[in-house]
Amino acid sequence: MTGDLGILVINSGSSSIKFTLFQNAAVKVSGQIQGLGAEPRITLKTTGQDSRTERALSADEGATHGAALQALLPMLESAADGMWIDAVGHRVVHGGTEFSAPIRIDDPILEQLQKLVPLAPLHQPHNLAGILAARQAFPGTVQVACFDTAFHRNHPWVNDTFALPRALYDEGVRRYGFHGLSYEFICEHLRNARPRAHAGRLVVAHLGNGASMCAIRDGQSIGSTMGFTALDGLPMGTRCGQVDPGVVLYLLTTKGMTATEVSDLLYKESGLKGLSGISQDMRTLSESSLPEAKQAIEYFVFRIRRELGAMAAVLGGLDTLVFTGGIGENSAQVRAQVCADQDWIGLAIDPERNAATDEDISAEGARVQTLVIPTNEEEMIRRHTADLLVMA
Ligand SMILES: Nc1ncnc2c1ncn2[C@@H]1O[C@H](COP(=O)(O)OP(=O)(O)O)[C@@H](O)[C@H]1O
Ligand SMILES: CC(=O)OP(=O)(O)O
Ligand SMILES: [Mg+2]
Repeated sequence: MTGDLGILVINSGSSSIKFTLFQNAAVKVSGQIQGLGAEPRITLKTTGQDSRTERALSADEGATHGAALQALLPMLESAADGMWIDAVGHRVVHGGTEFSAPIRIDDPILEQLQKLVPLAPLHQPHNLAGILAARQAFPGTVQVACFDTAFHRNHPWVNDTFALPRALYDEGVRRYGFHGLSYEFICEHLRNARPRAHAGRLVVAHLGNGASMCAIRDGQSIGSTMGFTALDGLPMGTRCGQVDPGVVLYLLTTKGMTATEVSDLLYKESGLKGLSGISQDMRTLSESSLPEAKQAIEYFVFRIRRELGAMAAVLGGLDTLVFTGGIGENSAQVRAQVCADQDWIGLAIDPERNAATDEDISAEGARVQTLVIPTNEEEMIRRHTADLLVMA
């Protein structure tokens, strides 16, 4: 029943908008608008056709997410000739304490989501801009929000809190965790394809431009490296990952930086970009021979290894490690560095399987199974949106 639906999924990020049009649960049209704010460009592909359509946007068309979506519409309409849209499903990064499941969007909900903008400044404004643009483009069509935080809402209290005065917890200063749609997709894949891995002690490393890791048991989040915001944990393309909060105080007081300057530094100028001084892009860093590029990758790998050990301790051991996200799926080099000399926990990968990016890259006889599974946040949003439509 959920198959007979036309669903447009919009994943609206800081500098890009990814979109997928599903008909009867199959991808029919997909693409992205990249380079928003710089050199905006739409790429669109229709399933079954070899060619892709590409178009550069003018500065005006690419000035905002809303304008870019308006520019996409005619292209989408001509590619989707004869197709239909019952609902638009959106990725919304922060759902706060309020939203622990996908929800149909109306004005009061939009208002509540707006209040969470300071908790996800790199994502939430763009997620909401995508919703507003879709409402304008498809008036009367059901809009659904699917949250990155929802997967973690039932994680244990010790992982939900900081050691701050309790009143702050009560007002929502908690460890939310993100990338939940990706973790959920991986769990569903494992439940169907590898039920033993799904039931065991599992760590998923979602390594993309944003990066986090999640300890999972029976499809439930036990703990995530990300916290109140999507800044904590692993270093990312431009985000710092874990830092001593004393550093923030130093920047504010001794250096006299404003809150906006500190925010920009932590969200936009740190991570791989800040450490290397070269690029936020792992591919560029991997191809560089400069020592700063090497060190940035070294630090990225070091933090992943530390978190892996910590998560194994929390889970009481490790049965399965999954790599996913742009870096996890594509960088054999990072996977090899993370998995080097991990005999202590029974983790070892096969160099040839790793180089070939097999789904199972474990070495023969390794006690821990190491997998590479492409994530699919858009498909997860489609499933949630379809479920909500059918329940309505
Ligand atoms: N072949 C590759 N080798 C190394 N890194 C790669 C490769 N392909 C993609 N990446 C990296 O993946 C990251 C983007 O991940 P992705 O999950 O697509 O990001 P986003 O969070 O924006 O969806 C970039 O750092 C990019 O360099
Ligand atoms: C939450 C987050 O970091 O998302 P992304 O990977 O899209 O930046
Ligand atoms: Mg991502």
